[in-house]
Amino acid sequence: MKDSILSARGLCKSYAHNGGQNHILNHIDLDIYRGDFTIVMGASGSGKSTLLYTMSGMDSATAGKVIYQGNTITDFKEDKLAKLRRGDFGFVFQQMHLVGNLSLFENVAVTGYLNKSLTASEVDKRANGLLEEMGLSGMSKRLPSQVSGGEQQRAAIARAVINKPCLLFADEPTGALNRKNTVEVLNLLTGLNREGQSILMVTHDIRAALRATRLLYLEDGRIIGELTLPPYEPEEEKARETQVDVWLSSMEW
Ligand SMILES: Nc1ncnc2c1ncn2[C@@H]1O[C@H](COP(=O)(O)OP(=O)(O)OP(=O)(O)O)[C@@H](O)[C@H]1O
Repeated sequence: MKDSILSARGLCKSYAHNGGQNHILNHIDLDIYRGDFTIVMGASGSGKSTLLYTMSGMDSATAGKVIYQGNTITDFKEDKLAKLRRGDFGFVFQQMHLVGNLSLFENVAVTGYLNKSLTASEVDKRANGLLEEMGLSGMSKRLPSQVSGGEQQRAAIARAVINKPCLLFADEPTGALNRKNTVEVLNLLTGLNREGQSILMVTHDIRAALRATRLLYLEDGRIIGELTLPPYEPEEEKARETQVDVWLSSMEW
């Protein structure tokens, strides 16, 4: 029996538009399970990012609820939501949003200091360990402007997991990267998932989608399809690509 860590029930998001309402998320019922690498695909404008931000408490819902560990977080006030996002959730975006005048190490460690669940020396140790895991230990003293986009994204991933989040949210984390850096970032995310990190990612990149253990397809703010896959193995990528391609075609992607 899979362990649901985050649930949406009747989740709706609308925006006022030309005197009416533009319905972006339409009564979504969804469970995100512990240990899964869940990836949401769908056409541009189908509501993928809106789903991610509404489920992570970064954006409000128009109706329905989001439940995390038995708590209806859509009822939380902003200060409680901020604490949840800082401690329990991690975030990776297309743009890395690293602090420009802090070194890579400082960018990662500051997020740990702010959460206060580890001592400063524990944070430092974990930050150094993560930077090493991300292949960045030799450049941890450099500023973001002194490393490549792929290296910045790897530091952003280290920052996102410094507080051992229950769930890592990723919005098109490879969208701004070249092919080589994309593969490196996907390998890191796959590795984190293999170590037990639950991930919810949105993308329209099929190379990224191949890393999923669970693929969801969003159309007009509704989940219309789902595909479960075994953990990614590089030597099986061709067969996996064919399987995902067939599935995406059936979704008319
Ligand atoms: N603040 C906003 N106000 C009004 N409409 C918005 C707002 N944010 C998003 N939208 C609209 O909601 C729809 C879904 O946007 P969203 O970014 O979730 O789509 P997406 O599937 O992630 O798209 P993409 O793949 O292009 O990033 C779009 O039509 C977008 O224009």
